[in-house]
Amino acid sequence: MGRSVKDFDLPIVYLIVAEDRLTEKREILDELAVTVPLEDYSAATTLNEEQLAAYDIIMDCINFEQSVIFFIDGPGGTGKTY
Ligand SMILES: Nc1ncnc2c1ncn2[C@@H]1O[C@H](COP(=O)(O)OP(=O)(O)OP(=O)(O)O)[C@@H](O)[C@H]1O
Repeated sequence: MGRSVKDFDLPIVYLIVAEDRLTEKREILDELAVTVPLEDYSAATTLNEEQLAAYDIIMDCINFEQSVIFFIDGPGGTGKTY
């Protein structure tokens, strides 16, 4: 009892957060801070039929702010990660 976090030799973390985002979880803030490579924005145009079907469903949920968990299953090398 009575010890401060400053008593430990921890790195100082500075995080500038917009006021309307103060209540968001750190994991969400970390994801929002990721810089998306330009080519990733056009990657949707290269998806095959099955990937596009999954992509459209996922993007609809994102755009309509629905909380959904997706489980994508398939044999190795069939393009799940792509
Ligand atoms: N639509 C696509 N256009 C071009 N290349 C693709 C496409 N989909 C997948 N690929 C390529 O096919 C290969 C396998 O894809 P990916 O790694 O996404 O498969 P995976 O199902 O995630 O594999 P694993 O289950 O083994 O991790 C990768 O080299 C990927 O770049």
